[in-house]
Amino acid sequence: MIERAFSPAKINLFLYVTSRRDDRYHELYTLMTCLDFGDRLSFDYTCPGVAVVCDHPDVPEDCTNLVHRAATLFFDAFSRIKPFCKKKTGVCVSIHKKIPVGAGLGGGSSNAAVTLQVLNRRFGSPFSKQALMAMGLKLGTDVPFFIHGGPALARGVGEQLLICAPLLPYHVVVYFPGLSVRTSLVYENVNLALTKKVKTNNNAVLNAHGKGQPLDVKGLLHNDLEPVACRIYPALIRVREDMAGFKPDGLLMTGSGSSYFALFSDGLKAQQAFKLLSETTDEPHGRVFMASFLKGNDFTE
Ligand SMILES: C[C@](O)(CO)[C@H](O)COP(=O)(O)OP(=O)(O)OC[C@H]1O[C@@H](n2ccc(N)nc2=O)[C@H](O)[C@@H]1O
Ligand SMILES: Nc1ncnc2c1ncn2[C@@H]1O[C@H](COP(=O)(O)OP(=O)(O)OP(=O)(O)O)[C@@H](O)[C@H]1O
Repeated sequence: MIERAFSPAKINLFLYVTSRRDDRYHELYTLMTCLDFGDRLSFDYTCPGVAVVCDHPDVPEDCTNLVHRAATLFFDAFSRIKPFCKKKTGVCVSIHKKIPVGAGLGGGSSNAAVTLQVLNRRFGSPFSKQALMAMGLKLGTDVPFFIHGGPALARGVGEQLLICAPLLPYHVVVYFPGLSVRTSLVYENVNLALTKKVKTNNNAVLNAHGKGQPLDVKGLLHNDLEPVACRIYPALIRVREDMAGFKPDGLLMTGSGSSYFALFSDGLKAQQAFKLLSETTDEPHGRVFMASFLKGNDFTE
């Protein structure tokens, strides 16, 4: 039997770096949402052991793949709490990659989170959502978010999650300039003296939540990692300039880059931007796509 699941991309609508910890990880205050654009995973339980296949050349298929690591972590934990269970613990996961790799869109983390959730359900839900999120954190700091579901506010390194008011919808145009960014390099180069304060955005989020109103993120877009990534990868400056030409309602780099997203309240303007960007991208690996904000975290198909 083959089970299929959708594995969405995420964007960071704002991201403030608030401090550097002793282990050199950074504490954040970030608002994230999933998009209705993503990868497709299929789970084949007839395989012995864990195996992964992926149709993207830059994604490893060995035990370093985040899906492989997620499945192994799950089965190890499962066999510890159910040592006498007779159910066969093997799976082959096929990944149909649509989310660009190293793009700030959380592709690998999303795949890992969906794998943990699908396996948990398949094996009788032995782990709570909290336990799965803790397991996910061992794989990457964005994994708990994908298990929690969005939109959500994340603090700490990304593990303290709070549900946020629903977001005012926008048409989202995402542009991946064909450049993979090394997340650790971007974080290492953050100058904490230059990162912005979080108060204004926090008030806006709490206000919307308190009034039960949808949150308009247009005026809140901010990413402390954007100037850092632009210094290391100057080609990103041109990406912002090109997208700004479409006069979107908002424009930002997501995560540690390299993708940018533009928000449009006008669907026609979004379509035009999408069409022109698709026609003019001369970078062979560049990608443009249109999406909407997604709610919730049940991605089983
Ligand atoms: C940029 C974001 O996507 C924003 O949501 C995340 O903070 C990063 O998520 P990610 O790519 O899954 O990154 P991880 O695999 O967790 O970490 C990669 C590397 O980035 C750095 N890192 C990551 C997260 C964090 N809060 N502080 C860090 O300093 C660490 O050097 C870490 O070794
Ligand atoms: N299942 C997977 N999907 C994508 N990349 C994976 C996967 N497993 C391992 N990787 C590796 O992880 C690295 C980062 O890929 P990913 O696409 O998740 O980055 P990202 O979108 O920049 O992440 P983030 O937004 O969380 O910073 C790549 O080098 C890739 O080879």
